[in-house]
Amino acid sequence: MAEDAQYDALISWLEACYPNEPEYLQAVKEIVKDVLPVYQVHDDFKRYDVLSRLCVPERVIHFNVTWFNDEDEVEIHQGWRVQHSGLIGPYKGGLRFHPTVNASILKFLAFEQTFKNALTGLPIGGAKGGSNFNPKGRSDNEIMRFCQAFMLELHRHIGANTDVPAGDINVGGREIGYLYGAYRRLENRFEGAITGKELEFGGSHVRTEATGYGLIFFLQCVLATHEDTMAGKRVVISGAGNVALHAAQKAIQLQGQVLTLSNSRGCYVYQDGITEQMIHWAMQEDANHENILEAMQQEFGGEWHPDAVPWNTPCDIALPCATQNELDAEHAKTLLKNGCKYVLEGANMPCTEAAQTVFIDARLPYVPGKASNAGGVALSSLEMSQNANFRRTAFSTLEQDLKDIMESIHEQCVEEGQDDGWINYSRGANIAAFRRLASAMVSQGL
Ligand SMILES: NC(=O)C1=CN([C@@H]2O[C@H](COP(=O)(O)OP(=O)(O)OC[C@H]3O[C@@H](n4cnc5c(N)ncnc54)[C@H](OP(=O)(O)O)[C@@H]3O)[C@@H](O)[C@H]2O)C=CC1
Ligand SMILES: O=C(O)CCC(=O)C(=O)O
Repeated sequence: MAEDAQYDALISWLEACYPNEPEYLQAVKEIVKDVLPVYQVHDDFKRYDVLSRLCVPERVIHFNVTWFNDEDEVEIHQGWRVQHSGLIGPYKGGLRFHPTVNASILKFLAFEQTFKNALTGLPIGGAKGGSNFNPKGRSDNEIMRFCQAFMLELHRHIGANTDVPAGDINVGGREIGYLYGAYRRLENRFEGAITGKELEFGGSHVRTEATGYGLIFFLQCVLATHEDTMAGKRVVISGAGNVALHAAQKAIQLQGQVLTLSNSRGCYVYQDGITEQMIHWAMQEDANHENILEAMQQEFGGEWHPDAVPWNTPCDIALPCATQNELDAEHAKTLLKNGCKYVLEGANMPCTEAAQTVFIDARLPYVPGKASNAGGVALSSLEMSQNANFRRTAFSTLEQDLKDIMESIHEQCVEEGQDDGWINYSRGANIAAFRRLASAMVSQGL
């Protein structure tokens, strides 16, 4: 009862402050409901009001990005950096360039990132940023000029020990290169102020692969806990970007049968099981095709379904790896009806609140992104360490580090998520991260 009243008071306060930020409120509600019982029994947490304070970002930076397009016209976009929490390390999290980007989406991402980063056990705070700029269909010169204009504003707020951005949707190696080049010239310093860089200028082995590979390493832990294996499992994956393709690659290497990929235009289904060679082809060819999945269908056969999603394809394992709220309650019910046994999020908050409820009510092993996709940011943190020491670590060492970190996150979820013989991974992840953040907040005073 006390918990209900506290929940209502906190959420009403946030709804009144931020009435137009549904994604942010969704992410906050999901965590608050799980951590309230822990908060309630710690007098020091209550005295320092750690829960309310952890819900709101420390700082939201909002700026205009103005630049010339190829037609010599001025374009104006919005740019943001949400520095949610610097409690346990420099602010850390990706940059997203997508027309849907707004304050609500970046605030939810920065909030989730704070909890995710705490789970890694590494010294990184939480942040996220980006712009409503749509890079699709732009020339290379336009992308470069946009990145330079974006960094002209952002550079004063970031730095190797302050805030370290990285990539996210539509921000890959090319964009990171342009952003880093602009940062270096504006600051006259070569330092690890951005991660996801190319190997030649301070990047790390395994960073490109880390989110997708880490997801599959986490999946291996979940399977082992349920006395199960990857061999022959039918896997459906959404997305066809960095996370989806690397998850598919590792799943195939471990004898999984990957049946789908998707993008904002539809779903590609290949019932015989997508091969590693097909994934390699998609990675190489992506920049040369307007729609890489339609091109894949033309190259290798299979089916292309415009406007479709992967969740109607019968499977054992579902890995949503595209974007937030892409899998709703109806999709969740269809997955269950068709025999899906495991759901692990590669994207950030891809399952709606109602879809999560369907999985949790069915006591399915359902793993939230903040646990299962933490491999990317973990490798970014290892890139920061390498930059700080002007050293480079070998691929094999870093891949083993990634496995160890994912295993450690899995253990934390299992320890905190016990629920009458079932593991509530979501609650486990939320509580484990909350304990770390709340203790740091108390220790650092008001
Ligand atoms: N990159 C990383 O290291 C990490 C990424 N993540 C999360 O993983 C997810 C994917 O990121 P990433 O792979 O890096 O991004 P990419 O830009 O490489 O790929 C994104 C993929 O998702 C698809 N997509 C984007 N928006 C939608 C939509 N509204 N509906 C359907 N499909 C969509 C894109 O299709 P299209 O090309 O048609 O737009 C594309 O195939 C995001 O949620 C991101 O926050 C989480 C942890 C780390
Ligand atoms: O590597 C990073 O710093 C950020 C990765 C990211 O954006 C995420 O985990 O969602």
